[in-house]
Amino acid sequence: MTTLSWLNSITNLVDDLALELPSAERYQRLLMAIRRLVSCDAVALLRLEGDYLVPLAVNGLSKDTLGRRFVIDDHPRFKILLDCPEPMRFPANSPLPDPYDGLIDGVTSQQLEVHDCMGCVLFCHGKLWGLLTLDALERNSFDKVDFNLLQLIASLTVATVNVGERIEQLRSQAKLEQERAESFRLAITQPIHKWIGESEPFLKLKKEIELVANSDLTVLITGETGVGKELVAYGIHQASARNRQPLVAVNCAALPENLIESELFGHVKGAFSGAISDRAGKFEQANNGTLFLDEVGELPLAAQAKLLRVLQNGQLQRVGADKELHVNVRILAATNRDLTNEVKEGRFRADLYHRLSVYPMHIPSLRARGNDILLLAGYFLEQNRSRLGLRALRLEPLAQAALLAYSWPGNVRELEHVIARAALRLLSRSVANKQTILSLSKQDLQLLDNDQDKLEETPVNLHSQAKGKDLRSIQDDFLRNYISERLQVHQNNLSATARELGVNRANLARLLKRLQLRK
Ligand SMILES: Nc1ncnc2c1ncn2[C@@H]1O[C@H](COP(=O)(O)OP(=O)(O)OP(=O)(O)O)[C@@H](O)[C@H]1O
Repeated sequence: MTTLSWLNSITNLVDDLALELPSAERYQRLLMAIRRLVSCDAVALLRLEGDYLVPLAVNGLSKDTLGRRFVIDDHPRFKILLDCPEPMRFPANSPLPDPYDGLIDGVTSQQLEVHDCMGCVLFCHGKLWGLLTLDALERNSFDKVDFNLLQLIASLTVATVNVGERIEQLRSQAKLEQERAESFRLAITQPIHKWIGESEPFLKLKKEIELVANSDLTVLITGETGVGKELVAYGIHQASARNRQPLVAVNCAALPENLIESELFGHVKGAFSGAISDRAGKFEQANNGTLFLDEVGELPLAAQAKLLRVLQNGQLQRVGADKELHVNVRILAATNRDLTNEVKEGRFRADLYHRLSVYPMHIPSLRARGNDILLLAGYFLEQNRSRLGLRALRLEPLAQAALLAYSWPGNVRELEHVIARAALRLLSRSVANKQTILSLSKQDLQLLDNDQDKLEETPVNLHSQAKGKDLRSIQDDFLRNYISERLQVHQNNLSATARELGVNRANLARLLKRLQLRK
């Protein structure tokens, strides 16, 4: 590199410090500049959070790396770097596994292992903040790197982090002031921050949670099975002013019909055979806190009537008692049923439905969250890698594509299970060795309805599906399938999909609504 281009790169970096950029872009520009200064295959910026390292930005590493949480005790190289006050390089023959083995972007499976690796610890305001790591697949790549240059890069990284964090701090301060003015209390708590997902619908959901958390509104959380309804209920409670009070969860589907009333409202001694002492119900246990009624759509009609009475006036009676008790409980309820349909069919009381859905919150399905699928996959891969004591666990490119193309009827829970099963399957193969880099193939995932299967649908099958339907329904079925597939390919970007289909965005949005692909 000539001195002039070297100076140019450094000047660009310093210029960036003065710009007001979103943190993700700021860090990405920093990493790109570092790759221009030091020839390598991957750079990563990781922040220390307790006993693990969280990648804030990566360049040259697979996208799922951003969803990984590297437990320091599992990664001796990270441990050594964190303990070393100066930049350091690992010897080429170091037996220690590299945390990024198999994660370098765009390389063939024969050359997955990182061969040259260096890094430096970052201190912000005198406190250990995290790490900057540089990796190369070629041995001896860093032979000519001057450690003074690495020290300079570390200082510029710290300056970038300081500026980024300061700007974020000022931004959230401004937001706080604004929200205070609107008489909202900022309801951000740790757990919500730790949820994995960056897609637009997921970020929108997190915002909605922050907004609704500090009201005392009853929230009806809806969404397909496994989307994270329970997680959201916990998130709302955590972010609410009641978070020091109990959160009591009841799974309405698991309650035996004859015990529902006593479980929810409690009983007095002798109220029925088996009531050997006075017992408080879930409502009383949740007093001043939150009661989460999971699978509320499964409650039988008799129990719905009793629940409605308590929701109307906060007064309840233990089974067998004659005096009334008053409770102050915030209600969150969840269901994967379409309750409006349940009401229509007479299985759910309309008045209870209206009481529960004061604030309806719909959780988007996993297939509507685009690249979040890969981030979550990375998160679960790292969990499994650590649990199974593996050196490295990665996804082959075709496996990544298959994950993105799959429809995920069981959503996040299904993804969690698919990755856990695939990791076990791979490990149990006789060739698999814990110390090699294990790559999950598309076949390991054993997804049921991937795109290939859809493509293999024969016209005969399509004919038989169409039999007995009118022309309009057949057309709609076709459009629904085709447009969902194109939306998935464009990661739910409406404008890009509309462009490809040659219609305008508003017309496509209307069509999606008519086909019930969007609300
Ligand atoms: N964004 C996320 N980040 C990390 N883990 C998640 C996320 N969303 C969901 N999960 C995990 O996915 C699993 C399913 O979530 P959860 O139990 O909340 O779904 P649910 O909608 O309540 O399911 P069901 O309808 O079956 O009751 C849980 O293990 C949860 O921790």
